[in-house]
Amino acid sequence: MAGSAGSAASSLVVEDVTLTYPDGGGRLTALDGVSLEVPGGTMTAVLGPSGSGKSSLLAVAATLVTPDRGRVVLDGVDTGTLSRAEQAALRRRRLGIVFQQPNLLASLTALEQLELMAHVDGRRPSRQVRERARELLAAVGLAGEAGRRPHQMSGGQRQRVGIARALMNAPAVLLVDEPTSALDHERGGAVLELLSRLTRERGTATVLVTHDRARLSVADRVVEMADGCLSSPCRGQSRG
Ligand SMILES: Nc1ncnc2c1ncn2[C@@H]1O[C@H](COP(=O)(O)OP(=O)(O)OP(=O)(O)O)[C@@H](O)[C@H]1O
Repeated sequence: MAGSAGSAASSLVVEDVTLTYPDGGGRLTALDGVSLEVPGGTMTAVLGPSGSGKSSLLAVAATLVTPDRGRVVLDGVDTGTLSRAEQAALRRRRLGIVFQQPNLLASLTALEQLELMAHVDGRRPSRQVRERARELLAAVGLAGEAGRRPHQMSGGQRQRVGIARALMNAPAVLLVDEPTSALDHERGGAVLELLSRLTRERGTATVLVTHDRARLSVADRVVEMADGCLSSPCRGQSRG
């Protein structure tokens, strides 16, 4: 059954995932038997040096990359049983992604950036869509900035628009990749506090990838990635 192995309480289950990339004549093992469970309403921080496999883990959890082995259960659905089109639909409806840079569209206001998510999901803009967009902008402290375009906002404000946008379709799982890398310490801290609050309020299973040990107190759990393994011994495979 999809989602056995403890997923009843966990919106995201990554189970014994191995991912390799072509590397010259051989294969490089980027993820080596990685398992992770994230219950709704909690945040797990994934810490690790450059090249340890953090982005690969996010890509697999987001169903953007298919692992060689293991499975990913998103909101109770075993994603390995879905077609690529079904995976894309699941991503649109149940997954939010916050990138290092929010990549906002230059010509759209903050409100329109959020409304666009409803277009992408094939739904017509409606009063409910606009109300939800306004409610989310208020939740991230940007009620007064709804009409601003990206160049009229600070880096921290743009990142908060990116967070609100990721929540637009009420995702069960929120994947966050180094959201503070372009922000100063104070603004970065505020963004992480905001993510922590929204995780609890919205019940998302949040995975936060970060290099920054200093601000891990926002997370409910911290796991460390090293050489493609997560806080537990590698199964002993060579990475080269
Ligand atoms: N598309 C790819 N093709 C081949 N090798 C890759 C590819 N993507 C990543 N790798 C390799 O896989 C390993 C894990 O990379 P990954 O990007 O997941 O690490 P990371 O911890 O996210 O690093 P960073 O913090 O620098 O973003 C690295 O050795 C990297 O060189």
